[in-house]
Amino acid sequence: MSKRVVLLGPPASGKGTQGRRLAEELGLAYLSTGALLRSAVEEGSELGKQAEPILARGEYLPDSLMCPIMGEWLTKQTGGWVLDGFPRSVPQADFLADWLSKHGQKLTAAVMLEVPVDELLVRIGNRIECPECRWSGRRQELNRADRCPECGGVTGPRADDTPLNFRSRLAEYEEHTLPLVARYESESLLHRFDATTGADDVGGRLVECIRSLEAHGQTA
Ligand SMILES: Nc1ncnc2c1ncn2[C@@H]1O[C@H](COP(=O)(O)OP(=O)(O)O)[C@@H](O)[C@H]1O
Repeated sequence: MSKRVVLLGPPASGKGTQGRRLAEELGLAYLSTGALLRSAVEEGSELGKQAEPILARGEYLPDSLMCPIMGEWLTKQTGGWVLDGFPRSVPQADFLADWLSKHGQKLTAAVMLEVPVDELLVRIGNRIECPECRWSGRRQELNRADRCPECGGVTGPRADDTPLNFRSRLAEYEEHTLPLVARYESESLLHRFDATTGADDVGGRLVECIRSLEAHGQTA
């Protein structure tokens, strides 16, 4: 059965690292909406032109822009997936619920990665991304030549990973995304994870949890 998982958590809580790993281990598609938008900005596409000033301010893009992009991506999928960065607001969660119901599909789980703010700030200062393949991780994970461990590209910090931009993204998260935690909890879909214990430990627990959901027939 196909598993469909959404990841919730503040900026730098590890959604990218854990999302990619979960998708790889369980054979699912993976989408980071943030990475998709940063690629659009670098390509200078219409979407990128609209997104650039919004990303620079650390704000969320309008739901009216994000929902059609997601609809297009979801339509192309033939199996399960892990979404990192969608839904990020109640209207986006409504859109996803409607889309799934229209297509006879169900969400398997909403995963909440919990990390305290002071730890998030440390991670923001240490985070780098590869503009070629969108690998994201910590400086310590780079190979000897300081190149991307996945594709060998030249990595660097994300333009939005400044303390000021982080505060703005955190405020957006608290206002628009946190309400989804209660919503998914009330739908018995929420799984909370202490995401401070190291990437391998968090990843191991997460994969085991999502696998066990399938084993117990809770997916559709
Ligand atoms: N679903 C979404 N709705 C609105 N804006 C989004 C969405 N997904 C990504 N973005 C934009 O992309 C930015 C970067 O997202 P992301 O890479 O997930 O970083 P982080 O989780 O560290 O904030 C967000 O701050 C926001 O501006």
